[in-house]
Amino acid sequence: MDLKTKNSSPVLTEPVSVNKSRLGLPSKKTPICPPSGSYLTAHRRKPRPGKLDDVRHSGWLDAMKSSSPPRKKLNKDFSSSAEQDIAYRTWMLKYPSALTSLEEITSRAKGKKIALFLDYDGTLSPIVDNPDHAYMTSAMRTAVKGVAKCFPTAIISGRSRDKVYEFIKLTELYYAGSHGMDIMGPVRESESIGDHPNCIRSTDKQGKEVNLFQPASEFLPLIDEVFCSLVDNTKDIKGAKVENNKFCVSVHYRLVDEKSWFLVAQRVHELLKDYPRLRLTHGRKVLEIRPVIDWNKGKAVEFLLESLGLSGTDDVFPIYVGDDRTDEDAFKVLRERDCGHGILVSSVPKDSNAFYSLRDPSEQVMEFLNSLVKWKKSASS
Ligand SMILES: O=P(O)(O)OC[C@H]1O[C@H](O[C@H]2O[C@H](CO)[C@@H](O)[C@H](O)[C@H]2O)[C@H](O)[C@@H](O)[C@@H]1O
Repeated sequence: MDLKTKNSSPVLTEPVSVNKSRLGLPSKKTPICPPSGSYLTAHRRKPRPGKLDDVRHSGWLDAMKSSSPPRKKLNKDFSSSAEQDIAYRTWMLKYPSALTSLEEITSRAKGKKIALFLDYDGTLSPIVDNPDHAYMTSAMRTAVKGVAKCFPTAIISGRSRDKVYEFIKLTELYYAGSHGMDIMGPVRESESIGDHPNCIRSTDKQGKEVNLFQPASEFLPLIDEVFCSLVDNTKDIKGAKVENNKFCVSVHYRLVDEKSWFLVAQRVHELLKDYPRLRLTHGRKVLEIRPVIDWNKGKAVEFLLESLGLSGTDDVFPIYVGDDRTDEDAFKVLRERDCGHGILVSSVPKDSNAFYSLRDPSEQVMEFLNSLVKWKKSASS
């Protein structure tokens, strides 16, 4: 990936009909907002305009319904648990377990430098109702610390970089927040990375010099404005939560009664009409609003590989472990580069660009990380 030239900037040319007042300066109408990173939950009903047809026709409602469905719903064609099991096993023929395939994986990685990329929610911590309570276990923290001692390891999360660090609290890792739009990586002298217009030299929490890459920095005021508006627009929807992830905003509907999901969709849909430079992606019971820039978790992997001096060589073996649709961009990059492997964390069959699978974070992801450490230690002893 060439990051030297301005042409490589991930910020796309602005659409023709952009309202200039929306391009960066907070509007005067911006509602008073709670502190960045906070949530607001309220139970007041306030009818607002918005067309149900809009969200139906755009496919939003269908996407919301199929997002992170409970096992029995996803597998509605398979009534008994035995049938569900067969469906999962059949699916695993295409996406074999990374645990039982460990020998295959490590023999491909032999003689190469492994770089590990880990998603957070649903990968290192189980999915829970309250996003503020998505803690990882201390056993998982020990496992992550273990792999980070053996291989360069980075977290790539949809959360803000600060927040994901608060959950993990390990200084041995590199962190990319906001779906890769906020990367704190190692300093590499005289390479293309340092010359990039969106890359600045900074220091981390330990005072170590780092490169801070924020390709969507110009969107910061806009994202803050949208966050405040969404907090206000959804405060009457019981269970809705709006999360400020710095360069993107999450609107959670996991705790919203399914009958009111269309309301969440309507409010977000209506708001986005005024913001042509923002777009929507779907996550696990969450609508995510992010800048229209050519950047995602896949690009973040490429950027980090380059920062680590591991790009463009045949002797690198990246492994990316993730559970979400946003992780598919990273799986795709590895597949297209024919280098390393993506591992999908899922307890239900779903299509993916990953090569392997793991059933859950708490047992299988942790076991996989521990097995990699064991292999590395035995290979180098
Ligand atoms: O890229 P990730 O690290 O996987 O982050 C993606 C989103 O994760 C969080 O939401 C998800 O997990 C929550 C806690 O288990 C769950 O309550 C929610 O329904 C899930 O969507 C996080 O809160 C979002 O901001 C991230 O974008």
